[in-house]
Amino acid sequence: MAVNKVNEDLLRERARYTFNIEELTNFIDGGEEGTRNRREVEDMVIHVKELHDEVPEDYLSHKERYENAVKKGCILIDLLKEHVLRHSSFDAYKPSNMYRVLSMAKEVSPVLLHMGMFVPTIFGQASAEQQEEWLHKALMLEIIGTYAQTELGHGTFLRGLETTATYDPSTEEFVLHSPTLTSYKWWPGGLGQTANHCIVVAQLYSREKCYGVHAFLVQIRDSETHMPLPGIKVGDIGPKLGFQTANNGFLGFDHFRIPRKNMLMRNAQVLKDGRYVKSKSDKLTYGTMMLVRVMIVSDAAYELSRAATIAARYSAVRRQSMPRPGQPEPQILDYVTQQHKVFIAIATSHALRLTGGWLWDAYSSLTHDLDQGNLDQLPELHALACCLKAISSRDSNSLVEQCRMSCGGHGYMSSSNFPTIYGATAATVTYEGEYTVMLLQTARYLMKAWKEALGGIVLTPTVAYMVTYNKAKPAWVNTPEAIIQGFHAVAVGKVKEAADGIEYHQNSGKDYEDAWNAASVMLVKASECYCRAIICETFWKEIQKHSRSMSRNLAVVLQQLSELYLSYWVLERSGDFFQVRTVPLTRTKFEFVSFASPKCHCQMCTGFVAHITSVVVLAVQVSIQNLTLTFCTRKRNEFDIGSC
Ligand SMILES: CC/C=C\C/C=C\C/C=C\C/C=C\CCCCC(=O)SCCNC(=O)CCNC(=O)[C@H](O)C(C)(C)COP(=O)(O)OP(=O)(O)OC[C@H]1O[C@@H](n2cnc3c(N)ncnc32)[C@H](O)[C@@H]1OP(=O)(O)O
Ligand SMILES: Cc1cc2nc3c(=O)[nH]c(=O)nc-3n(C[C@H](O)[C@H](O)[C@H](O)COP(=O)(O)OP(=O)(O)OC[C@H]3O[C@@H](n4cnc5c(N)ncnc54)[C@H](O)[C@@H]3O)c2cc1C
Repeated sequence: MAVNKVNEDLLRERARYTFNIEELTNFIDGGEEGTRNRREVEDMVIHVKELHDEVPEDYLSHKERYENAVKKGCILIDLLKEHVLRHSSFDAYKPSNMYRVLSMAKEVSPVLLHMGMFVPTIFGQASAEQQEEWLHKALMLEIIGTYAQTELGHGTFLRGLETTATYDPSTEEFVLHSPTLTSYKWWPGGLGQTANHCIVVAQLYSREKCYGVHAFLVQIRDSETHMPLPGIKVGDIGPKLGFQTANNGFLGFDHFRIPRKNMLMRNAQVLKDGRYVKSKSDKLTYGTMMLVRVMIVSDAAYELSRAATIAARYSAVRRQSMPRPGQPEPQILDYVTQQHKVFIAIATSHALRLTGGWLWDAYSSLTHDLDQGNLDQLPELHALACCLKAISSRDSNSLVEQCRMSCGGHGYMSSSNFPTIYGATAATVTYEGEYTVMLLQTARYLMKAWKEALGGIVLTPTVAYMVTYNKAKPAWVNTPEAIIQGFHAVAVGKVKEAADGIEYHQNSGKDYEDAWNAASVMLVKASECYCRAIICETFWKEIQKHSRSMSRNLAVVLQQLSELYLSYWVLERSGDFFQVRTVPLTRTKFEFVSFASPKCHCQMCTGFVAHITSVVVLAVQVSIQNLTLTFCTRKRNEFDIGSC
């Protein structure tokens, strides 16, 4: 049988790298132990022949595809359990581990929601007694759950959910009911045929009063027969853009009774006589969503890294066209346009991975604070989780598509794996908080921060620069730090512009809600810019921090990737940077002038075009009034500057 020979172009490219691959691998895995863990699990998985498909999944029926996914899910979970039991250090709930193992089956697993939301909800919202009863069963998959919150009529607006849970003190039970068609749970993964339990988010009623949405653990199928229990209507919602084996389903209750003890009572409680005991914050019910949003940042990075690897390899082996007659067709990797498509995907996968790790650490610190009853960091972390989940998933999904397109027709084949990766990342832009809604949540936080900044109040770390923005003494030298300062200035400018927009509409007679809506496009933009500044700054600082303990050759390459990322986004947002205007050097004050405002007298740039070569060079010469600012990173390669 012909032995698979590695492509010579690929071998030559691999022989050219200037840094230690194992060192980079350890860096990506979070250290040598992370690489050892990952390889051990991969080695376990790669040799399981049942995980390799004889027939492409696309040629299977929906039923065969689902059964295939269940089989693979069971194999992977058994391997995960075996590894977790053997290596207590392998934390299944670190952003990388759980999802990595399940995604080795290529198609999304019907037990993804069990691992990704059902178990974490028990961790985060069940009382100690309830954890005692359910956690081990869930971890060992003796019960299989999902997270049933979204309804046919409401996904974003949680306070509008219609499913009710009414307490009956005479029997010490909650009666779950779906009063309307729109109240049917719709979307929960695994609900179609897989889960026999679920977390149900419902409006809690006791003594005729509604206390808002709370979480309940509900058995919906018989543990022996797996048939729906009486009073339960459940099934599959049908075909989707992707995620075909996630087994998303619907669920309706007809006056279905559960014991009082099935209300998750870590935060709020209902006593036997029906008295309601309030939680420290009713937003703690939303805790699982914050965890998953934090995880999505790292997993969006992971999916993008897969796509970038496929595109980079293909670009090395694909030869096409003949720019010079009689010469061999060049590798498409040598086309600058190809580099422009693929290199930003590589850089972004590193940027999002490092930002995801930073966010995970912030989340871990918050959960420790919450256990101590300290909720101070909750608002900022909610704002961070919202915008980073939105931007990371959107960037990942659009760059996955860009990687696909960079591979021409072969990128359109299912065998390229791009369709599966695209389907997974496209879902993350919507689920766990829809893109726009998440950015508007962050904007809510930014508007508060802006008001405090104007009052000179010291702000939380990620918005502290808003207070000092007009006292900044930017060292306008050619460094990435200057670009990061520029992103801060752009973010402050957009926040100010949105706040001014709300004020303008209120002054013109609108109430706050209408003024907010009228300014909402600017509010989304302000959140995007705030989030981009965080990713740029975190990526750069993480690289600087880790560079000190890595070999110089690797540090140089990672530094170049972070410079590429910074420069790419300055180019992408050059209009916003042009709006950043300075006043004479004496005050070095940033003042953001909106093009929309009549007073804008920012002079247009006198010369600016740079195209990205293998390692980016950016020269943005913006001459404003009597000061010329030059943003320029280190020159790495020839570049041409035109004038616009
Ligand atoms: C490619 C990767 C592949 C796989 C992914 C990998 C890993 C993930 C692993 C497992 C999961 C796998 C698949 C996931 C499947 C998806 C599952 C779901 O989609 S579950 C359903 C998700 N649904 C949502 O996210 C709903 C979104 N809506 C909301 O969160 C809320 O309705 C809202 C938009 C925040 C508004 O809520 P509300 O109206 O109550 O609040 P207000 O806007 O009025 O604000 C009030 C006040 O509360 C604060 N707040 C709101 N939410 C939170 C929170 N979560 N935490 C803390 N604080 C919160 C808000 O800031 C306001 O504060 P204030 O301004 O008043 O101080
Ligand atoms: C693949 C997949 C898996 C899922 N898995 C689960 C699951 O396991 N469990 C679960 O409970 N849910 C799940 N969901 C549901 C998901 O959480 C919701 O789809 C998501 O929260 C968006 O809600 P929606 O679908 O009602 O959209 P809507 O909220 O109706 O959004 C529709 C449009 O309205 C806009 N909009 C809504 N509100 C506002 C506002 N206040 N301001 C401005 N614009 C607004 C949105 O920006 C969007 O453009 C899943 C969804 C998908 C796609």
